[in-house]
Amino acid sequence: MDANSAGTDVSADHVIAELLEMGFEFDKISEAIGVVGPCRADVVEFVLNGSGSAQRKPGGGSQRRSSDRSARLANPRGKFKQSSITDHIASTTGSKTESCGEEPSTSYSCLAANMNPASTAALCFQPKPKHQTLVDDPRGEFDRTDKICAVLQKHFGFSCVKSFQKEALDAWFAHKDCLVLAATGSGKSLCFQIPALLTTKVVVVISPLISLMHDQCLKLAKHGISACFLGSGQPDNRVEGKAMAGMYKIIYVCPETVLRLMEPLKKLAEKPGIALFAIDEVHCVSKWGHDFRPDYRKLSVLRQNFCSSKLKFLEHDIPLMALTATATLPVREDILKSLKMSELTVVVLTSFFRQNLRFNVKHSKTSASSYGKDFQELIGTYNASRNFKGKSQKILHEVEPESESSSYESLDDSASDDEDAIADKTKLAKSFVKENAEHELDQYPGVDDFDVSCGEFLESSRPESFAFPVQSHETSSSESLDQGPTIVYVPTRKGTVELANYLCKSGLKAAAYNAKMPRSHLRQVHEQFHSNALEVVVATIAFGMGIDKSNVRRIIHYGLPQSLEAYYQEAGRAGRDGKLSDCTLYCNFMRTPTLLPNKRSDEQTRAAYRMLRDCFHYALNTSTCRARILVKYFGEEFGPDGCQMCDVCINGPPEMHDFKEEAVVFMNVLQAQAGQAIEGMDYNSTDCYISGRRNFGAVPDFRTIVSYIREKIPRFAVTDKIWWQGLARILEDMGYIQEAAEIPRVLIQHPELTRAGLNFLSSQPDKEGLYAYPDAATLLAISNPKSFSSSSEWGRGWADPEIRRQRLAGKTGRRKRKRGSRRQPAGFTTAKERLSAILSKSKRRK
Ligand SMILES: Nc1ncnc2c1ncn2[C@@H]1O[C@H](COP(=O)(O)OP(=O)(O)OP(=O)(O)O)[C@@H](O)[C@H]1O
Ligand SMILES: [Mg+2]
Repeated sequence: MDANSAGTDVSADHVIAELLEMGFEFDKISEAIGVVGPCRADVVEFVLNGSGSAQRKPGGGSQRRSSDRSARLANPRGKFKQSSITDHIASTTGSKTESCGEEPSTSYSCLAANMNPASTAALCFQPKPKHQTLVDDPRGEFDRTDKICAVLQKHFGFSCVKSFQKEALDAWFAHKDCLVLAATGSGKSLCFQIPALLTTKVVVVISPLISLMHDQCLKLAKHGISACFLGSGQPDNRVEGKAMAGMYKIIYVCPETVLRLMEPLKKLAEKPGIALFAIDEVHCVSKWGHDFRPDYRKLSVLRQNFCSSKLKFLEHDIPLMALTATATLPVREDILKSLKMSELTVVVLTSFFRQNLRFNVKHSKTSASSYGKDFQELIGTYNASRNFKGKSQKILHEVEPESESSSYESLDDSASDDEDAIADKTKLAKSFVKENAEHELDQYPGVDDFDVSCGEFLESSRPESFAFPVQSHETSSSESLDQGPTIVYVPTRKGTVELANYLCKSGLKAAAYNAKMPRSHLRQVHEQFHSNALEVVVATIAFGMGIDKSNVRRIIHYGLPQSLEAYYQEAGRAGRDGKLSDCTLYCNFMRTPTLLPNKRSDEQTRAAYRMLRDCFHYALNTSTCRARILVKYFGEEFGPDGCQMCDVCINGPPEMHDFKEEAVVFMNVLQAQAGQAIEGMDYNSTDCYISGRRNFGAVPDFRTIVSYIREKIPRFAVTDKIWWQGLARILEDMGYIQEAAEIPRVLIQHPELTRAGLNFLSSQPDKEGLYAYPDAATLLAISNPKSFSSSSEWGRGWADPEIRRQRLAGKTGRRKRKRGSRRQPAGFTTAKERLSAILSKSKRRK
């Protein structure tokens, strides 16, 4: 027993902090100290029985006042009750067996504020009034529920584990491998942290990012759990040796380091023992996932090496626990297979649905020219709270965006640097922009890319002396923001700087974050984001996985992410406190997304296009609840009512449209091209608008087909290509057409009819219509028709002498076109004129 538990006086602060950690209420502790003085045993006695052995000591009251702050810091929740303090004293002092003696006077209860409503039901345990201890062998005679409950309460202040956490722990108790699939922010970390507290063995956690490991180690330290992380980001070279000697309860490592440390880990497995290998963010294993990390696949060595057949001193295989919030069915299969997880692996699956997230999609050009329109509301939200009077925040980077289209250059420029400094910075900025133009995207993260505190950040040629904004505003950094912070994800590094500059100039406390920025800056952004000093972080995907900040109110994607997995993972950083939060995606419906990761095989290209395509379809969707699409993507069925919060649920679907006429024409052209016969039908007798067969090349090309239709059928000349793409999506969804190319892209490139399509064509005269909801791009094309815009169409009219004459006459005019003025095909002053020329040409041909 330590001096404290023996009843020796210590400072009131210490006693308060300790008892708060045990779960006592702050008011009761304070009251007790006021009566019996700062002696833990007496305070405990007083709180439990309303009396104490010690007499009231003078000065207790003042000590109580001075200790308020530290006590709250030690346990900000400070409200928990527990049934039997003796259990906790036992565990705190390391005593093997202690009897709690009496029935508890209070019971554990679920703490609603700490529960994520999206997760599955919580299990609340009533602790049993019996002999209880935290012994080294958790599979021993004592009730495991009580042990879990006790460590949970003691270290984390929670009184219940969620049901999925219990399932994962049960699998571990049974020495089984386990795959945990649970929503972002649901509490997966506890599944592998609790085992470390139930044994003297060590838990080894494999994690993809140093920043993530670092965050978790810091948190664990706050909860009184010793942890470290290993790898190139670890500045202290003694830590590895200490970790391999079993001096930390939890060791975080990146996969690369695990592979290097195989032999020391085997020694660790012998003494003091490894309780569990946890593989966090395990979707990184899969090539089909959105964050593929090749080294994750090599982690199969864990299952192969740490089993009782290989290591004779092991009684059981060391269990693997793999965890992720974003794994589709194929990814799950890939995980089990690639990691060679046991056939008896327990799969713990919870709902992916986050009921406090409100999903929205908006059409935008997503360029600097649309910042004003798109961020007006956000700027208003933050500025309203502090009567913003047009004062801009200090810009974090005086990096002028290269883009000519930047619409905010005219805004107040608060730079006060002297000319030389500005020239230097401009030079740097240019090289920065150039550099980033080459590596525009932040690629799938590497372990060292996002280190925010310990080095190994990607080489950066730029100095770390950029000014950092935020402190100049009236609001102090410690003031909590009612609105809660916002993360804006943009696809390019350049975009992070541009948009953050714009927001700063508009008065917001914003910062850019991308993998090429100086380490010190990134560290500051992390710190200020976590301390609520920043309102908005504008980031690439580098602002990463596992960010556990409870009050993020808005996640804005300004541009399409690369997959729905990535989107859901990133959107999942909002509302971890369970409060309503917005997840808004701005997407340019008129532009086909093309951004793909750099280095990739054909197989990966195919997968990347598929993911991008799913994402684009999500954005274009106008008729299905967004939450439904998202959870369905992860294989989960959703109730019939939808979330009742997303833009689709709120606005309802658009009117259905009859696409039959155009669909029949489109499919007829495909059929004519492919020479596909409809059973029992003479092709020439069908009511076909297109006569004769045109040779489009070996595989029909979508663009050529559409141009051909528009050329042949005058009334379709005004139907925009975007509209036809919408029709193709509908026909593809209905299974009437499919992509013929080996690597399907986001938009259909080489459509071909399917059997169902052929059947539809043969039976279409009897069909009343082909009704479907137009998607968002189709609706835009309808409301804003554009005729003949492609270069091929321009070339197509060239054979016509009249058109040729007009175009040649207009050639000089075209050359004289002012920069920035709208491009018009030469020879026609208006689109209408152009269209009528084309239509008359088409008539003459007939
Ligand atoms: N049983 C519990 N009761 C109350 N709160 C809990 C419980 N378990 C975990 N939490 C809280 O939930 C929050 C999210 O936990 P955690 O970071 O482990 O989520 P996660 O599932 O790993 O999310 P991500 O997928 O984003 O990594 C934490 O703040 C944690 O304290
Ligand atoms: Mg996590």
